[in-house]
Amino acid sequence: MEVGNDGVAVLTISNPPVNTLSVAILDDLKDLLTAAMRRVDVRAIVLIGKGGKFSGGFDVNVFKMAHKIGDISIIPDVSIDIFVDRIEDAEKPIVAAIEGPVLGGALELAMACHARIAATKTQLGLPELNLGVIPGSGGTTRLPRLIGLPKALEMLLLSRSITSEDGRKLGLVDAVVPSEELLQVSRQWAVDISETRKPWIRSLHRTDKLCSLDEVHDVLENARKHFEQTGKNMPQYQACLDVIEEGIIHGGYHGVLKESRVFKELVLQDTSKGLVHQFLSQRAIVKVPNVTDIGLTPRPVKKVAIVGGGVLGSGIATALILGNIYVLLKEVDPEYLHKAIKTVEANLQGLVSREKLTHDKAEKALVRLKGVLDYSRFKEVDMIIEASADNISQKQNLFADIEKACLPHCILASNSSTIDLNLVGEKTKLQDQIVGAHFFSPAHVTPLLEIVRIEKTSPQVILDLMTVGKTISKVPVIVGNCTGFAVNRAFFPFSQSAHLLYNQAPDIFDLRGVLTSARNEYKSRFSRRLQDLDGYQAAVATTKEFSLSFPDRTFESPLINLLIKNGRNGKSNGKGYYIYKKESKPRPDSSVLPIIEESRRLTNIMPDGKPISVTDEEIIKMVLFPVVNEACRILDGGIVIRASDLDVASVLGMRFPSYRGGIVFWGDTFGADCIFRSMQKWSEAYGKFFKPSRFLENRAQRGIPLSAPASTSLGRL
Ligand SMILES: C[C@H](O)CC(=O)SCCNC(=O)CCNC(=O)[C@H](O)C(C)(C)COP(=O)(O)OP(=O)(O)OC[C@H]1O[C@@H](n2cnc3c(N)ncnc32)[C@H](O)[C@@H]1OP(=O)(O)O
Repeated sequence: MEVGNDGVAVLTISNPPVNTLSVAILDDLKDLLTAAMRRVDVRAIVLIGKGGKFSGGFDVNVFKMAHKIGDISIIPDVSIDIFVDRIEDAEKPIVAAIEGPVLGGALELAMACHARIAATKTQLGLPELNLGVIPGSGGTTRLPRLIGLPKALEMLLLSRSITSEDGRKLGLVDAVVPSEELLQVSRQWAVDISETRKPWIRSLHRTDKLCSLDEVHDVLENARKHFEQTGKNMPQYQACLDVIEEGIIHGGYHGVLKESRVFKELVLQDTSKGLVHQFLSQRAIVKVPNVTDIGLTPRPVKKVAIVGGGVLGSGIATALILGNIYVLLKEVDPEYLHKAIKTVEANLQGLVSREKLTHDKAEKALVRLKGVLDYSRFKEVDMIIEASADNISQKQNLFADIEKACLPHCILASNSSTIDLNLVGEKTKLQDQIVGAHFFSPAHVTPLLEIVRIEKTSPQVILDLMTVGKTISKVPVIVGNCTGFAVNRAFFPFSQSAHLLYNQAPDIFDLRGVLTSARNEYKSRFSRRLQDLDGYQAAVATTKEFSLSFPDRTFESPLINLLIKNGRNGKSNGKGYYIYKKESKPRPDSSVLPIIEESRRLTNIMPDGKPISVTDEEIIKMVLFPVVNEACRILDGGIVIRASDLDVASVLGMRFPSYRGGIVFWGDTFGADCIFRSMQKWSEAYGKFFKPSRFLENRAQRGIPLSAPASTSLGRL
């Protein structure tokens, strides 16, 4: 705290890197506010954050700690004690001078002040619902009072931030000023309030922006209905709406009291545990030993060549040009090239029509794309991404060719999704330049980028690719080299066990119902619909790779080949498990049943020739515990640096629900012992596919979580 000659005490929040409101910071804030109120030479107060950042909100690590010890009391109770009693109801005016991130508890702190002065481009938001909780310090009550209910709902329920400029228009901030004037204008504003030249506003007492109670009711009901679907399994959405209603119907103070109570209840729920784990894991993932901690600087990657303009290649090209990177898209003939460029255009158009991109930005991005038919311009590029079909010899020859066409500094990346990268680069000289850049379809939308490192890949190349990933809004996860890498490998048993069940479950429609709800619950991309979308050829190719590498645990169902033989190629020809017709929803196709029967006859795996008896819950476990089992092998082999990296990868690459924390985190909610015993039981009843891995068995025997680090799991990376 510094007190100036103008009688303004400036309290600076300093807790790098983003000035989070830790327990210590909040204790200090309380003490300093009390001191400032007592001092006769202080007539007004300004709150500011050090280094151009007001604050990223409450310290999420405290949530993590509360989850670990199961004790909510470690989360400071500041909503009334500090935000109402010491700030809003203070006897001296308090102005928030805000800049940079002003998120969660930080925006709540600012809203409790009597005015908010913001620097340009300040980021204002209440993203608590993303963490499975609701704002806990007045956010649900003050925000609707400051900007009106509809806009407040948008910010709260969609965790959508706004800029200071929008905040000014909406009434969330009182003035927007250049950064260098922020402190001075805020001081003056505080003095002006103390001398009644500016209004002294307690936002909790305002009602002028609130609509009529009938309108409030309608707006909240609509939101409730909407989030019954989209917010399933996430109690924070309905809870947030209930608390907002309390604050409007029964008054601000009641709202704040209820909010604080509900916030605490939500913190200890599984949803919050999963989402907080994801938040922290996504931040940890960018720390790569021997890459990000050895003083390297990323080299600029301005132009990239992509070899292969299929769905993936075109998606990667779209992502790159949107990230301001120039692209040479190479195809084998004019017809394929034309098709590839049209796919990029369609990708951009899709983003425009979903209002994710402006028309202007789409046009500008397209200027950065150039189609080519040979390697003559490959000397211009800093990186090449090979995105051809998963065929080993084709990829080997391609790598040998492109190596000759580019400059020595050029990064040679392969988008191989299953094939061992050592094999891909076998005929290539620049071994340290070889790296895997595994994007997930649709590559311009799916946020994960697996960076596959072979033994010789240089740390510089890893860092460069990580930086490219960040530039194009991907989350890069570093993985070791093996068939399927981390994500596809972990999830390949999902479709395998689904096929095992198709071949021995009593009623395919019941089973499909359960698997559909499992898909909705666990949103795995290996759903039957998605197999339809990717086309069965891809499924056949990847199963072949997996069966070669992991013959002990591959179940080769004849079903896919039978489907292809019967003229069902998935969405590409309008017929798979589902029927696809233009402009109507895909619908299940009962004429697929005889084909499934034929498959059952061929596999003949029903014990004693009778369908097996499994409950719905067991079906879900039977498709997902094998995934956890494979995740254990990945951890055992050191394919990922941390167990939490696999959690992030499963959520961002496979759409495993983030509120379940990720595949390993989810496994730990059952415990190693429970999963081990189930797998052992099924392996005895249904065969070696379910055999528990060594790692799982070991964790079960020792009673330690799957996610606990082990010295053995750091070997390969
Ligand atoms: C009661 C209240 O209502 C409850 C709350 O306030 S809950 C908290 C609400 N706040 C949030 O959700 C904001 C979360 N943070 C963010 O969105 C972003 O970190 C940010 C916009 C602030 C900064 O983004 P960016 O500059 O890209 O940096 P980023 O890598 O994300 O974070 C930098 C570091 O700050 C940490 N951090 C950021 N916000 C944090 C928070 N609220 N708590 C703890 N750590 C946080 C990150 O973990 C990371 O740590 P590291 O250096 O050890 O890896």
